[in-house]
Amino acid sequence: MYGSVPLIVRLLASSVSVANRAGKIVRDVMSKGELGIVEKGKDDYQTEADRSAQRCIVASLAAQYPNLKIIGEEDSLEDEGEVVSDWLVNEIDKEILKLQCPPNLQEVKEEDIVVWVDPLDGTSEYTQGFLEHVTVLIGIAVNETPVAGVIHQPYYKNIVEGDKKIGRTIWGLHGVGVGGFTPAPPPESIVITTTRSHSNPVEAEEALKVMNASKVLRVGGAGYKVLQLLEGNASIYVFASPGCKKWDTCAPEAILSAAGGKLTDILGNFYKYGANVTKPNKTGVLAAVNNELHSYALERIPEKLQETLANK
Ligand SMILES: Nc1ncnc2c1ncn2[C@@H]1O[C@H](COP(=O)(O)O)[C@@H](O)[C@H]1OP(=O)(O)O
Ligand SMILES: [Mg+2]
Ligand SMILES: [Mg+2]
Ligand SMILES: [Mg+2]
Repeated sequence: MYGSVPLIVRLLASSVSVANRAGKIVRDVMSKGELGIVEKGKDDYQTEADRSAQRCIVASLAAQYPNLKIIGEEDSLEDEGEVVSDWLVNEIDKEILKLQCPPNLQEVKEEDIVVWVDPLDGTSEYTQGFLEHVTVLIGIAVNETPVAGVIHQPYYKNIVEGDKKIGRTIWGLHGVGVGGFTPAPPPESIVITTTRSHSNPVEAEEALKVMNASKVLRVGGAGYKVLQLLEGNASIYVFASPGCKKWDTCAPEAILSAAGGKLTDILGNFYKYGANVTKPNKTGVLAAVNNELHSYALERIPEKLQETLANK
């Protein structure tokens, strides 16, 4: 079915449906109240929601697209076999299927794609009750570049046709644009968004000071921070330290760039998202909704800080 629709569009449409299901899993685990927190490392936690949402996403996509390379944050789960049948999603979002695939992506094959999955971005915030910061991220990279992606917000409250609804799904596709929300222009004065739970070392705080910002918005998750840019609440996303990984930035970068923005490291270089790259984004994150704001930020980052991160 839908075989005539180019693969990249089908995969994005499946990712939207799968992310919605994963978001419900995230809510269900929280309402049951048994988070099953495991400490993976310093300031690095995993909950039952991270584990179950990962299983749902990976199993659902692998069943439909068997030759796809899928890399998930929680890949090292020991009991990978345990997937509840109710988690296997084969629905496909009909609205996304209608998108006109840009010519340069029409011939993309499963072998050219790496899907980067962050089943729950903002785990610290999830465990601390900052639920609106939590997102589910599915990023689609073709030949190392993020070209499509989904950011799902399980706790976003909206009213659709008079009814209260929970959750929304933002998508982006290069050459087509973005959807699932209303983009807004950046704020009049510079507003920075940065981490709230992974403390910036002193030299990284320096990167915030030099931006001359009127406000610093400290929120959790890479997905939620990029949404702050897209919705006009912040101008620049600065994280001048290691800690983020490819699954944190792939979907946000795809959507931001589909909207005309830019996400790079602190040196201004793009990350690569091929199957064999190292997972950590060791040289930080610098992102903005347009090239002008990105250049404004990049020019101000102290060279010494760039050197420190590059040599880590
Ligand atoms: N030191 C770190 N250790 C583990 N994950 C990190 C670290 N720093 C950032 N991250 C990941 O990047 C996301 C964005 O970081 P921050 O909110 O600090 O700006 C975090 O939600 C977390 O993703 P996750 O919650 O999926 O583990
Ligand atoms: Mg994590
Ligand atoms: Mg994450
Ligand atoms: Mg995560």
